[in-house]
Amino acid sequence: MKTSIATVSISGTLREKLAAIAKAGFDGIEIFEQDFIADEGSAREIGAMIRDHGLEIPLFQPFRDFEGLTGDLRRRAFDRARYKFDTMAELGTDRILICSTCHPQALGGIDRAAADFAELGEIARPYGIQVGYEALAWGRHVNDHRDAWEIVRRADHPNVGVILDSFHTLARRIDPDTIRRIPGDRITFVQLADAPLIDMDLLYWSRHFRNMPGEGDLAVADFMRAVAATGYDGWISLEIFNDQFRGGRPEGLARDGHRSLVALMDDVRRQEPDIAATVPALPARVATTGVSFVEFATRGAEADALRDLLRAMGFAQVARHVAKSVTLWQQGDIRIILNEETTGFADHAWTARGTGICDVGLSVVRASDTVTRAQALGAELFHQPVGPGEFDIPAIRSVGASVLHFIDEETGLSKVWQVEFTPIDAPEPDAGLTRIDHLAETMSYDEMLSWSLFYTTLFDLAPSPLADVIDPDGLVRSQALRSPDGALRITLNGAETHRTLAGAFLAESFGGAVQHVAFACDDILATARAMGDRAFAPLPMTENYYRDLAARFDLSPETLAALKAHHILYDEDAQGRFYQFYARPFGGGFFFEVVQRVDGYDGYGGPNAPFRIAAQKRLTGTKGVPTR
Ligand SMILES: O=C(O)c1ccc(O)c(O)c1
Ligand SMILES: [Mg+2]
Repeated sequence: MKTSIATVSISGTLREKLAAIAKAGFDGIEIFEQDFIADEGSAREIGAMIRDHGLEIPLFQPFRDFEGLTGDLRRRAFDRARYKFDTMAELGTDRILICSTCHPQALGGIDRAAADFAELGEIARPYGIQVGYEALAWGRHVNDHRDAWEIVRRADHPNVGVILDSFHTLARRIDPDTIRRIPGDRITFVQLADAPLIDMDLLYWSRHFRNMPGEGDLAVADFMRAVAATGYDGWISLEIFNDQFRGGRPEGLARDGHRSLVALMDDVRRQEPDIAATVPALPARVATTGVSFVEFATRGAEADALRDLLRAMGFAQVARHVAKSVTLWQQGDIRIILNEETTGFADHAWTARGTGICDVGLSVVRASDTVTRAQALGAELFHQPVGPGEFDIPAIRSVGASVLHFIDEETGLSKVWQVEFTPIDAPEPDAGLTRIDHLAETMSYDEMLSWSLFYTTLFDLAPSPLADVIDPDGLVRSQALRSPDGALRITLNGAETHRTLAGAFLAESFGGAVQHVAFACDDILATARAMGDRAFAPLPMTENYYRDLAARFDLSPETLAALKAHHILYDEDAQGRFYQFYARPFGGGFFFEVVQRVDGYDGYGGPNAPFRIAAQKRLTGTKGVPTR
């Protein structure tokens, strides 16, 4: 398998794109005509520059409005083709994509098109060029890969094949299994793109909303399985037209693109074990059994405030690190580490962003497999010097400048708490918090697809559809990622402006981070009471909220009164019921939440989010960030 990416897929000048594409690990690029025309170099110089980056040019594209013309128009189309073939020889590429015609004067007819391609194949032959025919979803006469293949079949020329593009097939809801009828050696090239399911004009959808495989809703894996089943073992290339990506960072986009291809081909290999394509074997998507710990970088008065809050929520400081200024707080299965070191990663994190979560530990079956898969997906390993007797726990750099550690039982990493920590306070009766229900991360909306791809390619996490959260000052998009058993849940919140609560946090946290942690409990009233006894101050909700609850749901007056007394929010759906309350935000806008799920409720209290946000803003000022 060789991987490539169309130059249109990422931002920047041609030179910037090349550097980013090469660094991400691609083998080649599809060169888009516009990029080539816009560059000041000659075709020969550009070709040399691309090869200097260690990249091949498997495709030149697009050549438009070729087939079905007559008279002068037809003659000119062939002249244009000869000119392109000459240019391609200088660039050093031997494959061209011809997309199905949209020309108003083009005539239909499969045999007419086949005759045009047979003639073009003869012209291409002495150049050693392969011509590939792609059905655009909006082509005038040909808009289905089955028709494109029939034309190629009838053209019956060794220099003419068919090009398959997942967007054109899947956007028209054509069954990808129809590809299995095409002989693999007649497929010239394969382009991949995903897209969110939106009901809109096909051309507009394609030119503005494509995204990386796995970032959208199309069945790209089924498409690629069908392609691989034909015996095709040629190039696999990303062709992504996306407005957001045009303004993104070339390096991040190229890395995400490569990551999406590696994960996709791994899925294909697992589902179609007999394919000809050579796909590197990697460990499967990692099954997580939950959050082992969250680590705060903190210092001084902020650390004192955080300790007070943790105590009020029923946590006890159970152990101290043998060598570092690091303490372990625990309640139920929840571990919170406060790192007050003045050197190393936590120190950097604190200096840059103040008190916040700089590191998350996930419980996995085998930490080494997790790291192997992460590296294959282009993640960077994270290392810090370890002291004598300390564990070297495998870790990678995660999204938002944070770190992910992997803890397993199998290689004994979960013993770290006994080995590296000395017990201190005997735990007191707690407040009934049992485990971390979810981590909520905030990032810029532009980064949201990238974060989601990071998690869903590495871990066995399924994304929910995007939901809108209405902040009084703008929109926040929210997506939940959930492991099959719900043991790990991460919600991603993409902020579009800095005036939303999430956006203000983003401005403070430089690039996004965990903004809140939700703890689970089994009896929220008992937990609220136990915290009340410890002088915990919940986020106050309004009288209006509880009047509305009474109207919306069939709750007894006693239940309503209890919810109101403890500022507990409520939601229910067809599956079950949901209770939640919040602590007041601190530091740069970070907060804790407490939830109770009853009878299979699987959401996050989405309908309550606007009221929670309004309450937080009332408390802390319009910016949503309390002053330090
Ligand atoms: O949007 C287009 O015109 C266009 C051009 C070339 C392609 O390969 C394609 O998939 C779309
Ligand atoms: Mg295409």
